[in-house]
Amino acid sequence: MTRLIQLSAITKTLKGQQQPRTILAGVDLTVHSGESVAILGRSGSGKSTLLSLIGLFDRPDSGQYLLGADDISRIAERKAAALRSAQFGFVFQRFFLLKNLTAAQNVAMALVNGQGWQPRRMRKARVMAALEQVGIAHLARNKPPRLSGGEQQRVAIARALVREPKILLADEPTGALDTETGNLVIDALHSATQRGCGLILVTHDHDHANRMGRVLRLTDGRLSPAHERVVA
Ligand SMILES: Nc1ncnc2c1ncn2[C@@H]1O[C@H](COP(=O)(O)OP(=O)(O)OP(=O)(O)O)[C@@H](O)[C@H]1O
Repeated sequence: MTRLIQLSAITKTLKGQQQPRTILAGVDLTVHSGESVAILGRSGSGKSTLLSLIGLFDRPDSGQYLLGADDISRIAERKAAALRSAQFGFVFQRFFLLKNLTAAQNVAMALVNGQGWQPRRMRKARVMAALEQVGIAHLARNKPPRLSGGEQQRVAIARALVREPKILLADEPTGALDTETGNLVIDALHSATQRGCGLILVTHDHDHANRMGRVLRLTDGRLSPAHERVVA
């Protein structure tokens, strides 16, 4: 298995309203290709802060972050932006779809920015493959108002997958969905790992967490194996 990322002793302190607050106090995390990891933790424990560091929206105060063999702990924003679009896919609780574009056009938007020129036919094939992968190729021509919440989230996942990222970061992607619909979304995320993508899922849903290969809990700024894992 190829090691995709390795975080060692990562710390982050944020400016609080009254005083600075250490959110991450020595996080260690390694994710390999094809692996799925769930991160649980109470509200405010720092899960989104951790994802934003992994996704290079922010940098740690100390510690080491390796992407493949490269130390990107203190990478400049310009290079970070290039890596973000080339190596990472992002899925959030809100779908952020453009409602006047079809599902296929929404997915194609991810290929317009920063992917270099590609013949239209090739772009279309990639878009359809991504929609197929998440089980909604038949809805390609539908606009978001005609799609259910779960279908819209799967369009958002297809948009994240169409660039073939190495790592998929999902922050509460089922937070706005019922359990059954949420399960379809988790299936769609899982399909990425079968193609070698690493998946990090932040969730409050223990059933969804238990479908990941590993379940970790963020407590007091550190990650440790979650104890509530239900072994089938
Ligand atoms: N930009 C910021 N500046 C200062 N404090 C922040 C900032 N962003 C988040 N925080 C605080 O850092 C703490 C961790 O926030 P974070 O969003 O990472 O938690 P979380 O575990 O993702 O929470 P939730 O499950 O509610 O989404 C919270 O106390 C939050 O209020």
